[in-house]
Amino acid sequence: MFSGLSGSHKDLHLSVSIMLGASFREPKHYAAFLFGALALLILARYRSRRGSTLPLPPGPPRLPIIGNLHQMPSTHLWEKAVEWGKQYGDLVYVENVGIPTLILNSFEAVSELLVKRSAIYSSRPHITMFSELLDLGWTTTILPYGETLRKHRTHLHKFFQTSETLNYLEIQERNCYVMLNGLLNAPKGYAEHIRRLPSAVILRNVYGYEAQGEDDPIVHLGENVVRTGGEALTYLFLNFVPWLKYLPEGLPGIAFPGKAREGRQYQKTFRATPYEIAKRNFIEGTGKECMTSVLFAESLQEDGSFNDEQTISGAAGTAFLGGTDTSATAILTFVLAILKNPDKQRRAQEEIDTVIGSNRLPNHSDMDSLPYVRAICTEILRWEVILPFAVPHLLTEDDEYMGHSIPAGTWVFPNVWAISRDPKHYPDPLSFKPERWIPGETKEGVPPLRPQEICPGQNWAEHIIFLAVASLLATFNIEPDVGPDGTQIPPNDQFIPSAIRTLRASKCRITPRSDKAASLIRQAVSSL
Ligand code: HEM
Repeated sequence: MFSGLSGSHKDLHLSVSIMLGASFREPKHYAAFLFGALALLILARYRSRRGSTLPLPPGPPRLPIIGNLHQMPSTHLWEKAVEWGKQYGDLVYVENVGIPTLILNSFEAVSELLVKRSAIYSSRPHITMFSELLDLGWTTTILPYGETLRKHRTHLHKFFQTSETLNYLEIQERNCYVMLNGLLNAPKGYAEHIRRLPSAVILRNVYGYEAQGEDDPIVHLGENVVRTGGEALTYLFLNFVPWLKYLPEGLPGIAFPGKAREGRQYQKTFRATPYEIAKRNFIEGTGKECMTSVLFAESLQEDGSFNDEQTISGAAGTAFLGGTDTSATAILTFVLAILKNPDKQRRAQEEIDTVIGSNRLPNHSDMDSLPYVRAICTEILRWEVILPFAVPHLLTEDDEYMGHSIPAGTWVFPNVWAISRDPKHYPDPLSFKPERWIPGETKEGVPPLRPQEICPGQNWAEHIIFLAVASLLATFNIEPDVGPDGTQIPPNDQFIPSAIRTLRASKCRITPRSDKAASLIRQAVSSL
């Protein structure tokens, strides 16, 4: 979920140099530094007071007070953790100004600690920028273990894990036709058409809101919250040097206070706007059935007020924030995978032509009869992991594992990036190989694991990714573009390393496979 444990280079440099006392020119600054350092030392000592006699897990050597802060890369920490893993193993322990942090580099460690011992590993750390400065502490992903989180999870499970709920699938199909039609009319803007799909479906599923065309104001608002929330998560040094959060806007070289103000405004408007529309529609009896309308009906009191509105609006808002960028990135990754592996497109199209023919568009009922297309969908999520560090967990009680003690209060990062590229489970891990998921196709057999098992939106996401991928394969050919010199333009494979890795468009050609395919799309859209 993080692009590193530190923020932008400028801000990181500032925080480290402040801690090292390197940039103080006035006595009062030194006094502030000494005071801060003393407090941190006490904090570090307090945190290291552990009951267990076992050693901490291995990790790079730490400096006094700052621990490993100076070794934290400003981005791609998951890759650094793989490097550390070669020296220290599956568990890598680092400390940042007294905050114990454990990175889990293997599936076995994640299954044992985060799954089997979930009772003590399921809380979330408080992240200053996210929860306080952006005021995003209401999102499910950051809630500490407890009653509110339990309610959020119940709401999300009900509306996102059971595929039959509220005709979700029909809403996905309708919006998929809109995406295909957009590609027909303006293929160069393919990334925009793909991005619109999960956003429009979630807004309809959650708030009963029908997104307007390609340029919907609520979709844009939500995208801004995802962007600022994702960026803000890289300002973790605010956790390590808490008093920095009080710095005002406008100081040279310090970007975060301005970003925080901007992001706070986005999230406030985003949380309120679609929610209030849904509530008004419910009260007036004009709304469409959706997640919030069902929850309003369940929580309506005799005096006309609603019970527990914070939980309803929190879970609803999180569904959009957690489900849009992730699902859109998965579909954009599919386009990239096909641009790099044209043989996979051919095989999948053959499967679709044999099973479905060319007289109709694919739909969800084809999921079981298109194993190769489904294998492509699974492989996309493994090949280019979307949340490389997942969402950080917080250990709430002292624990021991493999001869090491892990103190309560440790932040735990599952390194999904490393796990998905572990050759022990995924031979030739850098290759895009849907075949690995099909029984009997590889000599090693199907890997025992599937990525993304622990997300409440997994079932919903699997459905929308399948529908988009199968529909794109059935109706379009995706090919690299050719430059003026006649050579193929390489696709853009540079993911933006934020909390959720995202991908911009490649220069490519997306053309209808036939006139019939184009007319199927036009017919489907005209019947909406
Ligand atoms: C391709 C799409 C998606 C990917 C790759 C993905 C990935 C993940 C991952 C890795 C986690 C962290 C699990 C953990 O370590 O605790 C997570 C959590 C979460 N995801 Fe997703 N997700 C996707 C789609 C969705 C959708 C559609 C929703 C909408 C409901 C959603 C909502 C959430 C929430 C609320 C959490 C936090 C769960 C909790 O704390 O109980 N995600 N997701």
